[in-house]
Amino acid sequence: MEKLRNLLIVATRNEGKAREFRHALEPLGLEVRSLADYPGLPEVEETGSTFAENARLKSQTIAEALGLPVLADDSGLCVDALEGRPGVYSARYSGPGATDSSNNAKLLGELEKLKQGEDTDQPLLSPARFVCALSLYDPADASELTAEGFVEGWITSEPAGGGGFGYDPLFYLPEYEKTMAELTLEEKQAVSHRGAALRALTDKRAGRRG
Ligand SMILES: O=c1[nH]c(=O)c2ncn([C@@H]3O[C@H](COP(=O)(O)OP(=O)(O)OP(=O)(O)O)[C@@H](O)[C@H]3O)c2[nH]1
Ligand SMILES: [Mg+2]
Repeated sequence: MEKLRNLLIVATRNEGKAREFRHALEPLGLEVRSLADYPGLPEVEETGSTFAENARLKSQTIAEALGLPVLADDSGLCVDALEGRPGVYSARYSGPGATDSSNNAKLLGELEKLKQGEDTDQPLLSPARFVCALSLYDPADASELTAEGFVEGWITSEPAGGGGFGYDPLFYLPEYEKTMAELTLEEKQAVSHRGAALRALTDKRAGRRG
């Protein structure tokens, strides 16, 4: 029983997210498992129009399949010059079979199209924000705990850094003078949308327990 109490299942197939959840939650005594540890579970279609809806679709579907509480993360990048795109489509921005590198290439291509004709070497192309919605669903009483976090930055035409995942090499943080991919896991957790959402969720959970 003790083992089950300390287990947290995160409904993600994204190894970059799983690594960040492990880094944040293992020091709190939680053993984090991802969908890589549960092969054969249903593929969840992300049909929601908001991050929060998609997070709930993932947490509830997997929690009901396993009969255990499950945490899910739906997140993405919203770029001002692209009117908030790719948003909830961040993982599949460059179409079927999208990879981090094809998504990054598409993002830079779209932003460079907008800049055509402008005579500037300015690498910072547009303000942008990362958003993360978390949903912790408990099938025992059909309850959901939610939290959101975000971080503001700029899309740069000069990718840098080998850490993180996704769009991190293109996401420039002026206060650090670095991209998100140049931060350590520790630093990313302190500044990121996922770190902020996790802190908000942990606070809410502590409040609910009284
Ligand atoms: O540079 C990044 N640093 C981040 O910290 C980050 N967080 C989210 N993203 C992007 O947004 C998509 C999420 O889509 P998403 O929430 O559907 O996740 P996913 O499909 O990758 O895995 P899953 O959790 O659904 O299984 C991801 O694939 C990435 O492209 C990030 N990019
Ligand atoms: Mg997804």
